[in-house]
Amino acid sequence: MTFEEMALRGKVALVTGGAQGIGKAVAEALLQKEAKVAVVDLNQSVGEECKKDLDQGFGEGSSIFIECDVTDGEKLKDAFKSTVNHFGRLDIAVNNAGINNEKYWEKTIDVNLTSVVKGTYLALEHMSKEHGKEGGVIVNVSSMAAFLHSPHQPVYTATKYGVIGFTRAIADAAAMGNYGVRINVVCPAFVDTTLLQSIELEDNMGKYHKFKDEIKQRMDKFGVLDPSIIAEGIQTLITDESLNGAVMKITCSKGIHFHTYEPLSA
Ligand SMILES: NC(=O)C1=CN([C@@H]2O[C@H](COP(=O)(O)OP(=O)(O)OC[C@H]3O[C@@H](n4cnc5c(N)ncnc54)[C@H](O)[C@@H]3O)[C@@H](O)[C@H]2O)C=CC1
Ligand SMILES: CC/C=C\C[C@H](O)/C=C/C=C\C=C\C=C\C(=O)[C@@H](O)C/C=C\CCC(=O)O
Repeated sequence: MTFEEMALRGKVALVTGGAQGIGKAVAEALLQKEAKVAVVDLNQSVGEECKKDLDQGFGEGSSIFIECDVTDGEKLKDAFKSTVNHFGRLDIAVNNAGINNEKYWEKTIDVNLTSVVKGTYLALEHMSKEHGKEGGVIVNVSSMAAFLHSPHQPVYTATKYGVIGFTRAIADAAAMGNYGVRINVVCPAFVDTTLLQSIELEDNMGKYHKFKDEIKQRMDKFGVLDPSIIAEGIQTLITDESLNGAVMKITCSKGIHFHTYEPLSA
């Protein structure tokens, strides 16, 4: 049995946006290592299909699907409670749910940033030693848009910058406060999921829709990743106990690697 299999066997994870794309790949990777997974997602039909797939692949008792809009604070709180009530504990939270919408950009901030903060704080309530719990790991999902900003996605870019800043800061707070919880962030480049198709839609891109060919040129230039490599990176962020406040980048050119920051000058 590998270290990762030992580290994950019997652990309970909650994955937001877990019904498809990167989130579903994360759920499958964790289930492969005999963890238990709560898939939290807005999309009921896709979520129920996902649950059928996971049942077929990993057995009916290994996962649950919870229909939940992460921007609804009470629903998200209930999703965490239902997970703990069902599986008896929570060890891992992956705040993955995200959208790309520059037309209704307030929604993008709500899903991509505000809900990541909410999900982090809710996870801490169920995992942190400050709440009498046993510890755990949180992974928040940012993007390479935070390193190569997209003129066609200004608000999306802002949310992904914000996820990195929040995660690095709360990770330091967790260490200083001896929460027993490690908190890391992953920044994928382009990944072959439904999200990428949003560039074709004026309803998503708004006034930036005219730039869609430029985005496609970037995808051609930088390549498009398979969701499975993002799941591999997130699994590392979960199991490597030396990682807290880590900023993982995943690109076609360099694969899984980490961003390093200049040490704070006096
Ligand atoms: N696809 C890409 O190129 C990249 C994606 N990302 C990030 O990865 C994360 C996952 O995105 P993908 O898997 O690519 O997209 P996706 O669109 O395939 O999956 C996102 C999932 O999140 C769910 N979701 C959306 N809004 C929600 C809400 N309010 N409440 C609950 N669930 C909600 C959707 O129903 C969907 O199942 C996002 O945070 C995205 O910004 C980061 C870098 C690259
Ligand atoms: C419509 C698509 C919406 C979201 C997809 C995703 O979140 C957005 C990604 C935006 C930019 C991706 C940039 C990818 C860059 C690379 O792959 C690198 O190899 C090269 C570029 C810069 C490296 C800079 C650095 O590493 O600091």
